[in-house]
Amino acid sequence: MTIGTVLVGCGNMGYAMLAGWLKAGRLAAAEIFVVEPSTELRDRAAALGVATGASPAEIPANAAPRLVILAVKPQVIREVTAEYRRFADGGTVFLSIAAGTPIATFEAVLGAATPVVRCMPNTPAAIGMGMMVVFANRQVPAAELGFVKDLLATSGAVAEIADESLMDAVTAVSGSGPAYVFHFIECLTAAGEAAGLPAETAKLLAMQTVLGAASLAAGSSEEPATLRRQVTSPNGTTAAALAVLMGGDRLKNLVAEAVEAARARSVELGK
Ligand SMILES: NC(=O)C1=CN([C@@H]2O[C@H](COP(=O)(O)OP(=O)(O)OC[C@H]3O[C@@H](n4cnc5c(N)ncnc54)[C@H](O)[C@@H]3O)[C@@H](O)[C@H]2O)C=CC1
Ligand SMILES: O=C(O)[C@@H]1CCC=N1
Repeated sequence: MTIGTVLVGCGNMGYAMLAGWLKAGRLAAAEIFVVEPSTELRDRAAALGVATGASPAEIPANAAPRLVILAVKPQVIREVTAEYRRFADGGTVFLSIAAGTPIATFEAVLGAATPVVRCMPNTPAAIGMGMMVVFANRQVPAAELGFVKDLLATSGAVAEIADESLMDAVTAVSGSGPAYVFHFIECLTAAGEAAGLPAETAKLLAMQTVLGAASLAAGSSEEPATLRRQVTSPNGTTAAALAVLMGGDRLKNLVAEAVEAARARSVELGK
């Protein structure tokens, strides 16, 4: 077996990306080695047809992967990265998805000449609908960056940022963002139930409304504000609801506060 990709950590995000790549046929399962200490999560990955191991010691000694993907928690990423130093001199690109952790951390552990790409994905990557934002150090050859971006493109939209410090803001908007939307669905469902709808109906209405509105906005040349106005009849029901959400910039301020909390936490995780 020739190992082209090593995935380190196959939890929520690592698995979402792996599942998306295999589903899209972008990577061959036979070329992937997953390192995951949890037996349960290792079995889940193995069910996709990839080779797995509990530690890097189980990676075949002659392996020279093109890509090592680091998908462990920021709190342990430094120690975990050090276990993959043996690949750092062979042109392997290291791709980290850890929140907060700057490229300088990887350069310090692996050597300044190591090609490193940071990516901030999100979990809709599992169905090819992710938002994948990348920043690469200068050591990544153009062809390798192209390879990484093509791979990420099978997981969703890809954007590149020119200033690494913006990664904290990216994390706060699109990395954590799906959780905000899921919570909105929870809230809309609960409000529907409180208004008398059966639980399943409330959930269906909330879910389909978010899906439909997001799809309409994504496919439209109109601004979201224009689409909002098209729903809002003068003195009608939407106007009544929006007076609650928009009065005093209530929701705007709340979302801004939440995004700033996430951004500040991302900065903290990088220290
Ligand atoms: N969950 C999300 O929506 C997103 C997560 N991220 C980033 O992805 C990374 C992983 O996050 P999650 O998947 O949510 O966490 P998680 O806890 O679900 O996954 C981390 C996995 O790493 C494994 N692990 C721990 N030590 C290891 C080692 N020495 N070698 C190999 N694997 C090891 C754990 O068993 C676990 O399965 C984090 O750095 C996070 O900042 C980035 C964007 C979105
Ligand atoms: O909550 C976290 O720290 C990670 C990073 C972005 C989404 N999940």
